[in-house]
Amino acid sequence: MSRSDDSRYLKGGPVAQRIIASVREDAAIATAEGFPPKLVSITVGDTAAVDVYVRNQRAKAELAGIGFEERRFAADITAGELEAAIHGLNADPRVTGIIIQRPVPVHIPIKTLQAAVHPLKDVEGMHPASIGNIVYNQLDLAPCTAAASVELLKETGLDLKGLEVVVVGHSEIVGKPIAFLLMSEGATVTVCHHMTRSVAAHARRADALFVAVGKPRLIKADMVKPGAAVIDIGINSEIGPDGETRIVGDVDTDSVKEVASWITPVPGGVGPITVAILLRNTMVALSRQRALYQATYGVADKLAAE
Ligand SMILES: NC(=O)C1=CN([C@@H]2O[C@H](COP(=O)(O)OP(=O)(O)OC[C@H]3O[C@@H](n4cnc5c(N)ncnc54)[C@H](OP(=O)(O)O)[C@@H]3O)[C@@H](O)[C@H]2O)C=CC1
Ligand SMILES: Nc1nc(=O)c2c([nH]1)NC[C@@H]1CN(c3ccc(C(=O)N[C@@H](CCC(=O)O)C(=O)O)cc3)C=[N+]21
Repeated sequence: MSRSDDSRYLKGGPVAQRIIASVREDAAIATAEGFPPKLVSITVGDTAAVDVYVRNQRAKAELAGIGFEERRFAADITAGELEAAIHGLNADPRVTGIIIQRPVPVHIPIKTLQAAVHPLKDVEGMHPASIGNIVYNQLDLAPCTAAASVELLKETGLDLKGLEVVVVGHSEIVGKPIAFLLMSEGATVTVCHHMTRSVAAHARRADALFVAVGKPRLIKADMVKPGAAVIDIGINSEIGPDGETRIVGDVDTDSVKEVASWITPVPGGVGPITVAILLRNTMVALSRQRALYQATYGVADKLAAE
């Protein structure tokens, strides 16, 4: 890719705007019908690692007409107290979505918290039941970052059927769900992690390379097949040469962009779409809650009317 060829940057902004515009329409209709969407964000302890994400969530939720409330808990809260707080939100009909921001302090088992969120309010798609749906090819509510990354790959127009895809990183929240989503789309997926003998050898075979590790410049130009699509999911803070803090991904963008046909910038790539998908998921969750409400009370309403 020549330096001037900006068209090969897979930018997240326009995709995110498209998604948010559609969410805004859905949210306006639902609100008019008496079901206003409302997202509650839970942060525990030090919030520095999620501040950017939460700030963007609030801003975009406001833009989309979705209520947004932040609940911050002290670092020394017990897992039991947090679970009780989550159960309270589960029981509150005004709350239609719950997101637990990561990381949480080490004494709190994140999986227990994730499982405490009612599956119908699990807008992150991280409850075991939600993850299970992905394995069963029910893809309308998937973990946000994974869905965002796949959405960006689709922007290339590449046919995902039979595409050789390599995913570097296999966390439950990013790498694993990406692999499942891509398998559902018909791609041939290889997943690498810290025990993989040669990440480079796998990465070089990929038509599409997804990187979600958390290590700046892990992926260099000699690890990328010429013409490949590179989706950089990493969001890492580092101090730049000017002494200022900046956000960089996991890919050495300057060198890789000379080899790849498409590359996602950081910032401005996967991040903005992640936020948009969270809001889209909030609407999917709300319609599921409405469907249950209808199934439970609709019959009684009809009988009462007769
Ligand atoms: N853009 C967005 O919206 C989001 C971005 N992120 C960013 O994505 C990155 C990854 O996040 P997350 O998945 O939560 O991180 P985790 O730390 O949970 O997972 C990192 C993964 O990378 C693997 N890994 C570590 N070192 C290597 C290596 N040298 N070679 C190959 N694989 C390696 C680990 O393998 P193992 O488990 O075997 O050690 C693990 O599977 C971070 O930079 C994070 O900030 C995260 C969420 C959203
Ligand atoms: N339960 C949970 N789910 C997550 O998905 C999750 C999390 N916890 N904890 C933190 C990480 C990080 N993350 C980001 C998502 C979007 C941007 C984002 O919007 N970035 C923009 C803006 C950057 C900026 O303003 O500087 C961009 O990349 O262009 C950033 C970071 C989600 N994460």
